[in-house]
This record gives sequence, C-alpha cells and structure tokens, in this order.
Amino acid sequence: MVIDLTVDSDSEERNENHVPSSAPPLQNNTPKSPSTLTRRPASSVPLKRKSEDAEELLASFLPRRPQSQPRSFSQPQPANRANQHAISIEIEDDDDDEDVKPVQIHRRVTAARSSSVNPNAISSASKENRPLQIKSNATSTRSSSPFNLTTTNHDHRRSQDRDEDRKQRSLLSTSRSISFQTPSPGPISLSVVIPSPSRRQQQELDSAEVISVPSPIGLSENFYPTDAYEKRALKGAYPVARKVNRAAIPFTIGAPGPLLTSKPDISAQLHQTLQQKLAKIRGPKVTFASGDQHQLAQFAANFEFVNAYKLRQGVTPVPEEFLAGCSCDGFCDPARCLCLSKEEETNDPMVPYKRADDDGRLLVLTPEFLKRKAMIYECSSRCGCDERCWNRVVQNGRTVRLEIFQTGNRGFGLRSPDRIRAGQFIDCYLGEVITKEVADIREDVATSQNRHSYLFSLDFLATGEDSKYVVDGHKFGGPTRFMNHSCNPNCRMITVTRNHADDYLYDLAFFAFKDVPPMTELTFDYNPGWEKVKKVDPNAVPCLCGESNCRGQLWPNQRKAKRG
Ligand SMILES: C[S@@+](CC[C@H](N)C(=O)[O-])C[C@H]1O[C@@H](n2cnc3c(N)ncnc32)[C@H](O)[C@@H]1O
Repeated sequence: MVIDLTVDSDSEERNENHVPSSAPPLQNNTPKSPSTLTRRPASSVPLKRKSEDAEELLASFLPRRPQSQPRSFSQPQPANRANQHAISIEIEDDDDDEDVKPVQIHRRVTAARSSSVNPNAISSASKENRPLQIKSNATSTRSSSPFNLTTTNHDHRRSQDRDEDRKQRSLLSTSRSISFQTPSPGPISLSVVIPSPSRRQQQELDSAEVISVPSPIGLSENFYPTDAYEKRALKGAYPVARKVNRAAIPFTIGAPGPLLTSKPDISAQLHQTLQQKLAKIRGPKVTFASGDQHQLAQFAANFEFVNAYKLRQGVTPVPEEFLAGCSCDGFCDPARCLCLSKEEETNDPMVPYKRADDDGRLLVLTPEFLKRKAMIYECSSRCGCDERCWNRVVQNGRTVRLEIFQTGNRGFGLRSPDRIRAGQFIDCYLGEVITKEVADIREDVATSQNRHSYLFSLDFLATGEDSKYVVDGHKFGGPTRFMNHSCNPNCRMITVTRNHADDYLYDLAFFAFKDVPPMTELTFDYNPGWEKVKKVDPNAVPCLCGESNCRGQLWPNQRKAKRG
C-alpha cells in the first residue's frame, strides 16, 4: 500500500479536492509558537523545517494527541477518482499571543493515493501488501519510521517548494524584525488515502461465506460451559444407595480374646531393644551393664550405633583415586615402606606398631610412638602389601569386648571385661561428620540444655585455629562415645589415616596408654597438654574424675581439643 503524502504550503488549488468542507478557511492570524520554539531566535529555525513539520505531523497523527493540545481532525469526502479514499486532517495550533505580529503560515499536507501524482506507487501497492508508504516532497527522509518519506521528482513541485520556502523566510524575517520569535506552523490539513483492497483480497472477500452466529444469552452453555453433563453421567454410574433398616440387623458378640493377666515387662522390652541396637555393632560383643531403667530407656529411644562415619551435608572426602600406596610385597619392610609416618623434626620414618610381648598375634603401638604426637599412616588397598601386613591395625577393627555402664556421677562410661595391654587399639570415635558451622549450632544447643557434649573436632592437620569438620556422636556413634574424661587417663586418642591426600577426614583411634585391668573405666584426656590453672572457670563443666592431679574442669569450651 502506498500513501502519497504531499506537504504543500501554497499550491492550494491542487489539493482542493481533499480539503474538507468543514475545514476552516485560510486565516491571516499568527499561530502561537510552540513553547520550545518561543525562546529560539527565528534564524535558528532550519530551512528544512517544512519537512520536519511533515514528519512531526505524521508522528503526531499516529498516537492520540493529549487534550492539552487541541487539534481538529476532519475526514474529507472520498475523491471523485475511482479506487481512491482520502482523509484530510487539519491541524491547527491555538494562538492567543497578541504581542507577536500576526504571521500566517498555512500548510496542507495531502496524502493522496493518486495515479496521476504517483502512478508507480499505486501499481506496486495494488500488487503487494507493502507497509504504509508515504511520499512527500519534503527534503528529509526517515527510514526508521514505519512511514517511508521520499522526495517526489516533480519539477513543478520543487519550484512551488522554493516559493514556499522563500515566502516562509520572508515571513520569518518579518517576524524576527518585530518580535524575534519563531512562528509555529499554521493550520495544516493532512490528507491520507486509505487504499482499497487488492484484487486478490477483494476476491477473497467476495467468496467468503457469511456464518450466522446466534446472539449469546446469559444461560447458554455454548458461551458459559457448565459441568451439567458430567454430573448427569456420574449420577448414572453410581446408583443411589438403598435404605437399610439397621434395627432389623442382628448383633452377635463373638468369643472373648486373651486378656492381659499381668503387667507388661517394660524392663524386658527395653533390654530387647538395647540388644537389638548393640547387635548392629561389628566386632567383639558390646553390652550394657544393668542400671537405671529410665536412663537406659532414654538412650535406647534416642541413639543408634554405627560402624563408620556418617558424612553429612557439606562433608566431602578426597576421592579414592588420590590414595597413594607403598610398593612393598607381602609384609611391609619398615626400612623402605613409603606409608610409614615421618618424624616431624627429622623426617625419619617411624614404625608405629610392634607385636605384643605376650601375644605374637596382637599388634600394639610401640612405647616410642605412644609418646609421639604424629599421625599414623596405615597401608591401604593401593599398597603392594597384603592384609597380613603389620601396618594395618585400626582398619582391622576392635579386638576387645566393651561394656557400657553407669558411672554414678558422670553419666554412662565405658569399660572392658578384657585385659587391655599398653598400646592396644580399642576402638574409633564414630558419629555424624558435620561442618564446623553446623557443629557450632549443635554445641550452643547442648550447652543451653546443659547436657553432655559429643563433638570431636577433626583439627589435627588444620593450619588455622578451627577445624573444617567435626564428629558428633550425640545421635549416632560407637561405644567410645561413652568414654569419659580423666586428668589421669589410661587411654589416648591418636589420629590414623590411609589416605595421604585427605587432611580433613581421618580416624580418631583410641589406644590404651598403659595396661588396663578388666572392668576398669576407660578414660582419655579431653584436653591433652592443658595445664592445671589455679582459678577454675565457674562456667566450665566441673571435672569429676577424682584423680589427685584433677584440673577441676573439663575444657575451656565444650568441644574436645586439638592434637592429642
Ligand atoms: C562423650 S560424653 C561421655 C559419655 C557421657 N558420660 C554419657 O553419659 O553419655 C562427654 C560428657 O560426659 C560428661 N563427662 C565426661 N567426663 C567427665 C568428667 N570427668 N567429669 C564430669 N563430667 C564428665 C560431660 O558431661 C561431657 O560433656
């Protein structure tokens, strides 16, 4: 579609057909200048003003004008020429400014789809449905506009334009000499031609069927669908229940079942529950010494035994492929095994285990190692040695039986019915492995509830103050979670690992410090190396170990300390 929009100020007679009868006659009034232009000198108004005005008008033609700028739009009668519709729009600015000398600028913008004016445009428009194209004799073009303004190659028009420019300049110069104000465009009439449908479109329109649609009524299901059909179908699928005379149905009482003749044995039930839980522990038997039923019941309801760490959210072990091993064959050679711990100062390899003096099958820590603070690196599945290798003790598990008993003043405690040799491995501390952040929260809860703490920091190789992970044996754990503190302990915790690459996840293994007679409570120092202080912190947990060298308090804070 092509719309020929011609901006013409003075060739009135050519556009007479498009001027609506209602359009106001040409007046000699000076239109009021737009506020943006009143402060500009007339000389600053560009000569291309005319074309800009056309663009402005076109732009303003599309959206609605605000009420504050009243403009009159009038639609002209269709032109006499066949296949042509013209809309003439007259735009007029109000002017009440008496100070400005009346200067009349009258513009008529005619958009006509006229074969005489632009035959090419018409022919192309009728063939294709192109976007609206407006032709103007204005000098500027705006390609980004949906309207495409192009210059008409018409000499006569150009001369008319030049005349108009001259006339405008003279008018502007007159205005400048008087008030130095730029006049606004006067009443402008705009004619827009709306093209008729193309031949193909017309054919489609002619052949289109007229479908009669019934006028909607408020309750018609065609327009407001309901579930009435669905309801009717459901009614058929589920017939209405028959009425029953309940009084007529006989009620027969059967033979009575076995009645409880005695009180249930709570103690036996509790014992059974505990046995079930203890049976889950791997290795030699772990038992509960009979004691306070209420405490046992509490424990049975709130605790589960585990045989390995339970890694919680945020805890990631170093993958297996990072495991390094020695190249020993069969039994490791203490002189060249790469897994052996290194002496911190000398870097000499340390052999941690030796055969027990009275039992060749039993491996115990060497007396030298018991005094050290080094970590034990045991051989692993990546090593060349086999499972009989002497450097595999902790990974082979517990060898002594254990008993959980009530201490009387420190809650439960742990002991063994077996004799334990100095340096003998007892068991590992187990539980949930949690992040330090989670541990802090749990510690606050334990402290506020004034209950036992089961948090054990994995901070042996930590460079900073704090650990990355913490083991919590409160809800899940092994028998060693019952080991109490003593200022004169008989056991020691030593860190043991098989993965040289992981500094944060390793075993917390308990070894007997000295020979421990059967049924002696197994204890360790919660804060090894912590010196006795003269003044005991009144907020600290008081130590009840009863030893002559008792420090009087368990720890400066609830959690067990760094290196053992
Ligand atoms: C790992 S738990 C030991 C088992 C605990 N007794 C139980 O019944 O579950 C640590 C807690 O036991 C108590 N505890 C351990 N050793 C203690 C001691 N020497 N004196 C006082 N309380 C002790 C403290 O309440 C501590 O928070």
